[in-house]
Amino acid sequence: MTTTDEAVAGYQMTREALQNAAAAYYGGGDVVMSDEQYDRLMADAARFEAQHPEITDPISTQVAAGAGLNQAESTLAHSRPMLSLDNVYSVEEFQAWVDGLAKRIGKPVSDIRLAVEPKLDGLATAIRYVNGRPVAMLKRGDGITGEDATPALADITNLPGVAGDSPVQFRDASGAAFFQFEVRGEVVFTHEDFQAANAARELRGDRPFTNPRNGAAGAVAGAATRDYRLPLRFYAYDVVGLPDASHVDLMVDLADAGFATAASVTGSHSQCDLRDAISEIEAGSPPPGGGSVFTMACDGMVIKADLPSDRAAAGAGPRAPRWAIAYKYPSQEVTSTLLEVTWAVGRTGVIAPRARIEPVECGGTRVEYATLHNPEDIARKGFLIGDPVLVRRAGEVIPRLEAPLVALRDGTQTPIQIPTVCPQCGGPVDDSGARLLCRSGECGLIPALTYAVSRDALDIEGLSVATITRLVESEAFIDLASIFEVGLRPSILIADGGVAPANAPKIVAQIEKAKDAGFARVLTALGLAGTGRSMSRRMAAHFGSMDALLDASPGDLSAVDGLGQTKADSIYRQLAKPGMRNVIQRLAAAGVRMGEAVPETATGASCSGALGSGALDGLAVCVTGSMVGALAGLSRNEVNELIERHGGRAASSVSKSTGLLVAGQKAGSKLVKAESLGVQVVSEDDFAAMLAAI
Ligand SMILES: NC(=O)c1ccc[n+]([C@@H]2O[C@H](COP(=O)([O-])OP(=O)(O)OC[C@H]3O[C@@H](n4cnc5c(N)ncnc54)[C@H](O)[C@@H]3O)[C@@H](O)[C@H]2O)c1
Ligand SMILES: [Zn+2]
Repeated sequence: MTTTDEAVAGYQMTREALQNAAAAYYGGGDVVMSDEQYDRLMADAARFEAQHPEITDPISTQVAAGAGLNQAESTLAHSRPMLSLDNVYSVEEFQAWVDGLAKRIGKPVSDIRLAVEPKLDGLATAIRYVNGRPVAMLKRGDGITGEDATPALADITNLPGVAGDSPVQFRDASGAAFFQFEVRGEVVFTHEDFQAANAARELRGDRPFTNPRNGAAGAVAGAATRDYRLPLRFYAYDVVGLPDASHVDLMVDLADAGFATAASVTGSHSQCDLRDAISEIEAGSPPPGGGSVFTMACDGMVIKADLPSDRAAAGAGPRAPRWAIAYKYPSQEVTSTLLEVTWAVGRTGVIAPRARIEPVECGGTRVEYATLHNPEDIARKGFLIGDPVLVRRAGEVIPRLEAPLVALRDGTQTPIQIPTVCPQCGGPVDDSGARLLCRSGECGLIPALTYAVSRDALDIEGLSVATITRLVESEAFIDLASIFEVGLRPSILIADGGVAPANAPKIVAQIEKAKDAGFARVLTALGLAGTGRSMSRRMAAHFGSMDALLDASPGDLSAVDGLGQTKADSIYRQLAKPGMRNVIQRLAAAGVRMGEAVPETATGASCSGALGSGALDGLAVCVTGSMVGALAGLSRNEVNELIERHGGRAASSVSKSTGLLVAGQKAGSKLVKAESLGVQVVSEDDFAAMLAAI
């Protein structure tokens, strides 16, 4: 092959790679490369195309370059071309762009009015209004023709003029009304909605979205075939069909008409001091007025000529207008290779994975390690050792492994080994929750005792983690029973500086009181793997005493509501261990009562009368949000106890089998999930009233 042939072949490969990446990017599929890689490849293509004018369909000048139109979708012609934006990445590049703009318009830079707003990272769409009501939605497509995305209108939660609202109308200076127009903007997931959307997807067995941007594209693409709704929002940044006005005025009119606007996110939309805005971006902080309002992904700022006359004078190229520019944040997303996953035991007994990756620059620093959330995440996203991976830093110090780039696998990848024993002490691993825990041996003792004395278990005030740590280190506390053996002797507590002398009597009194905490709480404090507070309560209620529990066969155990045979077997084995028997014997000898489930009094006055009634018989009840009304002051565990005393089952998550969701203040994803599943939802006060009424 000649050099030219090689160059042409290289260009063809670049084009193909860009096309594949763009198809995934705009279609909401799996991300195949980082934005930076994409932009680099695009720059290569643009260079080649500049030297080869015989290329009639240059990819670098295409809107949504490389994506083309998805033939599978029906299309509609745009009312006015829907373009992309040109990018700059530095103050110098931005300055050069402003100078060029001034030259085109024929005005000095200082006379050009500019508007600045955040660049929302979602999916560009145009929403058509007829008679003041949204009737159609289009994606950008090739800029001239757009894909019809109307089914996704039903997912957008913040559009004005929908059924039930009054129609949207605009008036010009003479008072003439406009009911027909097209609003353009970005469809996004806020960070919170994104979590809720992924929860809803997992519930239905659909794969969670990789990130909010990709999710917004995926949610829009899948709206027609999905039989449940996802919470999208629309932020406007342009409107077609209204009389010309300055950009800032149009944004104000849109906001007045009830649209969320890109500008309203910053709360600052005109005449911003660009240098301030840009230096804040450089410093990595949110743009002017941004602050904590930044509830959604934002990948830079957009700077636009404000006056319609200036915009007309600047004109547009085939791909992007010349009167606007995107000032993009330095890339916080890079690709690397997953080399190894190591597991470390934290002070709380959590065994957490950490990923070692091929060193790479990300957001200005060299990155060698990344966090992986938990083993469930590893399985859900399907990471393998040797995988090309997307690494993302979004505000946090240590970047996160975002997703494996499945398409780039070469067959050498191997599974990640999830530890079955504690990497520090070799003890058993508790994998009953989302995170792996070591509760045994040296590394488990401090968390195990901290859990045992917590408010939901023995409720011993004064034994903080720090105090427990000192008492474990001085070997005063060697297991749960020793709390009641040496804890009642102030001299031992004080020895070696474990407890301040002034605090010792109070702690002794608390430990004395805990002897009467009741069988269920003692069982909770034992921390059997696979049991939590509510299972301990159920077991206590079922067997009535520790003696009866210790006599139970695996079959007897499996008769407890919610205990499958596997868990029953595991609990049986744990209870049969000599170490466990020894602790239980010593607890009894120290005067800890485990005779029978002591009925506990309800803390909530309005509900205490209903003790033991079966109002919630068999109903799975989940509680979410904070209790600020009739149940204020009750811990989540106390609310769960209340549920169980009324014959219900306290559930920690919402599923199809949930009977009731009690939604407190700031209820979030569980509420969304319950609503999407048609689970009955009651307020905290209504729930309290429900129980009190029986
Ligand atoms: N990783 C990949 O595989 C891959 C593939 C294709 C594209 N990309 C990325 O996408 C970029 C190109 O995408 P693009 O054409 O959508 O351009 P873009 O996202 O860089 O910028 C243009 C878009 O910004 C949006 N926008 C957000 N806020 C706005 C505001 N306030 N005012 C006006 N517009 C606003 C609009 O939707 C507009 O279309 C590439 O540079 C690359 O970084 C990545
Ligand atoms: Zn351990």
